Amino acid sequence: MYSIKMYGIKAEDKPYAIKWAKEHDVQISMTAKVIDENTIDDAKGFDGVNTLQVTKIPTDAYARFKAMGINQIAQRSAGFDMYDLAEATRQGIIISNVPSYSPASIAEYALTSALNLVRQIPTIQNRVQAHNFTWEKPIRGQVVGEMTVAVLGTGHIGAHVARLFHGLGCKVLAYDRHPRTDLAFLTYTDSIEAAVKDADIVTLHIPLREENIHLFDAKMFNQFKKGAYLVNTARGGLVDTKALLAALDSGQLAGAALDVYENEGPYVQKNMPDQAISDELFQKILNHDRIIYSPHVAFYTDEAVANLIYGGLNATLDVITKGDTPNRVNAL
Ligand SMILES: NC(=O)c1ccc[n+]([C@@H]2O[C@H](COP(=O)([O-])OP(=O)(O)OC[C@H]3O[C@@H](n4cnc5c(N)ncnc54)[C@H](O)[C@@H]3O)[C@@H](O)[C@H]2O)c1
Repeated sequence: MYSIKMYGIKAEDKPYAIKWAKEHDVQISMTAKVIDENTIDDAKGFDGVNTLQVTKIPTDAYARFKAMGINQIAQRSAGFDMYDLAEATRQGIIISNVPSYSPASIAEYALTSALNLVRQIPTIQNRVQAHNFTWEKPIRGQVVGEMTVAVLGTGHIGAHVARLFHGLGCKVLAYDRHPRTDLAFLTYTDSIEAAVKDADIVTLHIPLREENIHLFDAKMFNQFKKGAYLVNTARGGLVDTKALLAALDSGQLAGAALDVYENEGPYVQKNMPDQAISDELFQKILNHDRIIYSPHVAFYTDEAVANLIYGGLNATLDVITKGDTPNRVNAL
């Protein structure tokens, strides 16, 4: 029977891992610890390893795993920037990720965010909590299905978002460097500017790269249709937060739903009720009555948690039994 060491396991992961292990007749050992200098040797005697971690894999981990007869590390997330891929290749270690674990989770969250913005749900909730049941402005909404939506990036997530808005009846504009041909209802524009100028809702689904940091800056927000809504479930760094706040305050934008923030690192997944927020920009986001903020949870569903576990385990077993995995991210 093959055996797999699973690092970075939370309590919520365990039932899925146990189910997979039974179905595949594989022995698993789970630990909350991630791969570091002190835990590498815990994998001795196992046939493969996987982990979910944001901390760097120690440089000597590749050689040390290889010496134990382990020739892969499967990362149970899409991002794999914590690996030294060149060193892994040199040592003959296959690194894999789980590239698309639940596009529907993020897509449905983006749609939910847009509906919440347009129908003023946070304001309505706040009033109801204060026993204010009036209908005064600004709680009158608009019909989203009659709006034009710009979907920027039509990969796994963006394509699903486009289908959802199309289902509501929206006109869907799109921009992508590599337009797809399977969604006939999409109207591709030649530039991001051309898409945002006619859109009531702009939703971001492109990855963050060096060249598009702060792509959405003051100049870009001025190209938006006046009174548009922005939904960002992609990466915080795509948006110049200062410029966004200014665009909201001037009325150029009507509202924004942000699941990601450019300096979210110190806050996401932390419970800090008694601590002041030292980041002034972040405090402004939290205080703003036309921003809905959430701490990078768009992906976070039962299905995504399960698929990350299954994806990591499948990749590990593929390398053990077949010598490679379709999710390999480094050269052999
Ligand atoms: N909030 C969350 O919980 C969460 C979870 C997963 C992913 N994400 C984000 O969603 C993004 C999209 O994920 P995906 O799985 O759809 O990725 P994907 O690779 O399937 O799609 C990305 C698309 O963007 C296009 N693209 C890349 N750069 C572009 C540019 N500068 N201009 C125009 N188009 C460009 C690509 O051609 C591709 O079609 C990820 O990069 C990640 O940042 C967020």
